[in-house]
Amino acid sequence: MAAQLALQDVSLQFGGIKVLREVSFTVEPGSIFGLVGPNGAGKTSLFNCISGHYTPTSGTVRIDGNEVQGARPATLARHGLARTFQHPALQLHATVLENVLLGAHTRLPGGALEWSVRTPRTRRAEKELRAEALELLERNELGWAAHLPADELSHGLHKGVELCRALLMKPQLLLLDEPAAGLPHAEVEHLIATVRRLRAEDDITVVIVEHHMGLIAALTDHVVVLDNGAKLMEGTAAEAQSDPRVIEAYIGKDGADDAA
Ligand SMILES: Nc1ncnc2c1ncn2[C@@H]1O[C@H](COP(=O)(O)OP(=O)(O)OP(=O)(O)O)[C@@H](O)[C@H]1O
Repeated sequence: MAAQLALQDVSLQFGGIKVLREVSFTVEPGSIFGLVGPNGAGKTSLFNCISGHYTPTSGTVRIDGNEVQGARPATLARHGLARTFQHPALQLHATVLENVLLGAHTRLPGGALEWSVRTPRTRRAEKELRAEALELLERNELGWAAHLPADELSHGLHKGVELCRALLMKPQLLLLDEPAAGLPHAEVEHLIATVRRLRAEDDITVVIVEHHMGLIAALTDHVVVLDNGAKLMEGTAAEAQSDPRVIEAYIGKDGADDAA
């Protein structure tokens, strides 16, 4: 079986700045995989290369064995990829349900014309997707907020709405960018349970960028540590936490931040 996700020598450069340097790793189907490293290491840039928001300068990205580097996010959705962002980009004046339904655009049958005249097929699809979106909100304890404008919800709940939007795409591979950032402890525990359920019940492979090492240790089977755009090491979260190279990368960065 092909790896769910395989990166080979992925590099990214903006002008003269090397943001990623020949990063390679594979993510096995059904695993929960962590991508960690100090601020500015290149984690979000790497996510952007996988999700089609950036095109790598060189190297290959494969999903389920198919080369996809440079493909657009909508094409990648058809390969089973969905993602969340460090800062959820919701339509704040639309309702929570409408925001979740935005995740369904890749699953809609027919073209623009068929939707503009609202055929029986599009009406049926719309009804089914609304029901699915409401069920996802219920499962994520957000059913009560479905008809509220998104701007009435807290930052933590925005992250939950964004997760539901990604799940409505029915992904096999889900990228979560700092899902715990800004969440209080109780919500982090809830997030850990949610991600475990995604794997156990929905068979979704999850890749997480996160600074919260408690979450990484609790959830992941395997981590890659990035530093200065390059892979520093890979192994279990426990191996990463005790690796002198990783400790030095974090302390060096914190020391520089403290001095700034
Ligand atoms: N579009 C861009 N143009 C120029 N430089 C960029 C661009 N995107 C990212 N970078 C640079 O790439 C480097 C890595 O940034 P990135 O956000 O990927 O790091 P990160 O590991 O996700 O950091 P953090 O943990 O703080 O979110 C930074 O130096 C950043 O300034």
